[in-house]
Amino acid sequence: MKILTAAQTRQADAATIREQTITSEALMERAATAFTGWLMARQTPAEAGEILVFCGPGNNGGDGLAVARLLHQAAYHVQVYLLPADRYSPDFQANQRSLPATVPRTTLDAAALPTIAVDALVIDALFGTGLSRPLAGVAAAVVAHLNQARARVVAIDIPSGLFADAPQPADAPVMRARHTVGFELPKLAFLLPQNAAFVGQWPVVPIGLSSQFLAQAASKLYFVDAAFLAGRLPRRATFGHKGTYGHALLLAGSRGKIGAALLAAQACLRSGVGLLTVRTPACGYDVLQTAAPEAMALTDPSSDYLSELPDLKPYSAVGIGPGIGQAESTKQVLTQLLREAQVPLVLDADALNLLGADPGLLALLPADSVLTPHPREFERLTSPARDDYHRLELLRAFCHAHGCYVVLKGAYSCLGTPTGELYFNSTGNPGMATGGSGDVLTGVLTALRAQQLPPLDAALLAMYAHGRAGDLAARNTGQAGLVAGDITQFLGPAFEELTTSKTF
Ligand SMILES: NC(=O)C1=CN([C@@H]2O[C@H](COP(=O)(O)OP(=O)(O)OC[C@H]3O[C@@H](n4cnc5c(N)ncnc54)[C@H](O)[C@@H]3O)[C@@H](O)[C@H]2O)[C@H](O)CC1
Ligand SMILES: [K+]
Repeated sequence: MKILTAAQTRQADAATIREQTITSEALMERAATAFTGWLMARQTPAEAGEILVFCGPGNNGGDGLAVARLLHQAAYHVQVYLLPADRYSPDFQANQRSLPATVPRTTLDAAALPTIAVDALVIDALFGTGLSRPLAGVAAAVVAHLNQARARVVAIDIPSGLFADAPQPADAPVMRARHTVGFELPKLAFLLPQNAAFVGQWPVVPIGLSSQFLAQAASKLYFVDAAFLAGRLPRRATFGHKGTYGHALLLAGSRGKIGAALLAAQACLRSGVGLLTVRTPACGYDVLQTAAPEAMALTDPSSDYLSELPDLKPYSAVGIGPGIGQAESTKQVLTQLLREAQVPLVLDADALNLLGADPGLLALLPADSVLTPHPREFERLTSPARDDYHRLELLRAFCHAHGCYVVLKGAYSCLGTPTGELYFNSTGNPGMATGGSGDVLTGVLTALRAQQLPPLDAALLAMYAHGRAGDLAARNTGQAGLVAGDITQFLGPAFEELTTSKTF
């Protein structure tokens, strides 16, 4: 699904009201109903205890007032706190009039802020996507007060003080929500590590925004879920044979890091490739032949690291990087590969570090290569990022300049493309932050590129299936107990889901 800016969200709002011939108040009622439904499914009136709804002067505050009414009608104990303002939005005013007189309401005063019980449930409806500058005055004082109280905060649409699609100054006051219930679509701010402490968990609830508007909205930002990938993974052909599914070459491993080669190889084999050859230094031969008998082993003349590029003719894609180290002769292998390869390339780990250390090498990178750095490796390829938003700008610029695809790894891994799109992955869990997880991704990607999938589809599917397999594996192992090889065990079911979710 698309990710919209705050300005586009306002347009979506207006288009919905126009097309569905409803009032803005009715749309607000839908939003408040969706939020309340989410909350009531998780907290009974007894569990919720005292619910304190903090409302700002705009439509986010209007949502808060409507939520307060709906919760009150459902027998929850609600108190409303209002931010003083010169002007309140029309829908705020309408919902203020609709709030039963029996719901206590207080206008906030920075000099006498209410005491917040530790078990209080706070609903943050101070500011939403209309935020135009950092919080100051009473709003800032209220946010600081609530953050200090460590109350359970559930934010409506977005934590107050957080911009939906741009960074705020480092010292700007922002509500620290435990949950953020977003309307209709995820926001860019939810996907960036620097905002995690404010956003908390972020369910998204539908509010029936115009599907026509969402379909035509010009956005280069996407959140990749299973529905988004429907139809991208080709079904295997009844009369297919191993030649149909490509021959991948993995250049991986060095003494002490043959495990990286093995992990990439096993993942490649579990991602549908027809044939796999693995080039490791000679010290990897026995281990590879024993632990991955389905792969062909092609050992390098050097015992400890890669020193010679094999003939590339038999292969339909090449993956290089896992565990290779940065020996000078390994750098020569990479250089020759970049010069000679006529087939798709996947670059990871030390291949990226070698690339980052020599601008001359980067200039050789063939178009449509797929790179899979984590943020530190990425910054070695480009320059240090000021913040997560700046890193995305660097990502766009890098992909454009080099005509390549980059999977920036992490929670919500982000794929950048030469044409400026950014695709955020929806699968995966913190258990996958473990050695070898990246080697598995390289294996998956190399397998998909070897099967002739275009770079965009290969990268989207690899990112998603890798994360999904990690999620399935964590059901068995838990997050702390997850190791990279567990991800590989579940690649099959992850790909199967993507094939069967395809519609007729
Ligand atoms: N778009 C939707 O899908 C729907 C959104 N709803 C909710 O409406 C808010 C957005 O409401 P809006 O009135 O545009 O803005 P806010 O409530 O966030 O802000 C109000 C108002 O305050 C002024 N302002 C901005 N920044 C500051 C500041 N730092 N200090 C003081 N005042 C500030 C500015 O004039 C704003 O306009 C969205 O998040 C949803 O919660 C609808 O209810 C349903 C559909
Ligand atoms: K809010």
